[in-house]
Amino acid sequence: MRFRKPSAILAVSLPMILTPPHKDLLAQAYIGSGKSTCIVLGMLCRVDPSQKVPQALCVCPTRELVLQNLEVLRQIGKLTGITSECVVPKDGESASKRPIVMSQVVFGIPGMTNSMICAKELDVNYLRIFVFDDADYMLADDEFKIDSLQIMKAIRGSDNRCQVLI
Ligand SMILES: Nc1ncnc2c1ncn2[C@@H]1O[C@H](COP(=O)(O)OP(=O)(O)OP(=O)(O)O)[C@@H](O)[C@H]1O
Repeated sequence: MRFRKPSAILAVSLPMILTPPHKDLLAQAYIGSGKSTCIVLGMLCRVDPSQKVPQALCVCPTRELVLQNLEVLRQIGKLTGITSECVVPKDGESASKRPIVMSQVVFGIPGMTNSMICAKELDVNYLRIFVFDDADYMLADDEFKIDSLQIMKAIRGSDNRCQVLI
């Protein structure tokens, strides 16, 4: 991918994301400044490859952004063996018909992600890192906001400590 040096957002945020005790982080940067790269590297680094359960979840406002982030993760992480998938609605499919998510990194839109958590098809109990991509956009939309807050509640109610990036 010809990355020679980290972008400003990556140089500042990645050490904060990866350094114990893995505090929550709120970061803001311009379009094209390397936010997706930072999110993806943060998630890949926090996953334990030996644990075959969802450990990193990223919620994005649009299907396009979900697919774009998934593609970046697959490019950067292709030699890691870390598994990934997206949860976006497909034609004629309901959340309750989907198989249980087993991938280690998961990307989704708020509605489908929340439905899958409620249907116990996406287990949040082993999540180490949760990312709200474009959170300002999601929290400005009533429907996205309700789903996003329910996802957050489920994660906060789980057994383990999960780092949150906004
Ligand atoms: N350190 C880097 N060196 C070179 N290219 C980089 C670096 N970081 C990111 N890029 C490239 O810059 C482009 C934008 O990066 P990225 O998608 O991570 O930014 P973004 O802030 O998430 O953008 P957007 O807001 O449009 O989603 C991509 O093509 C990416 O491969």
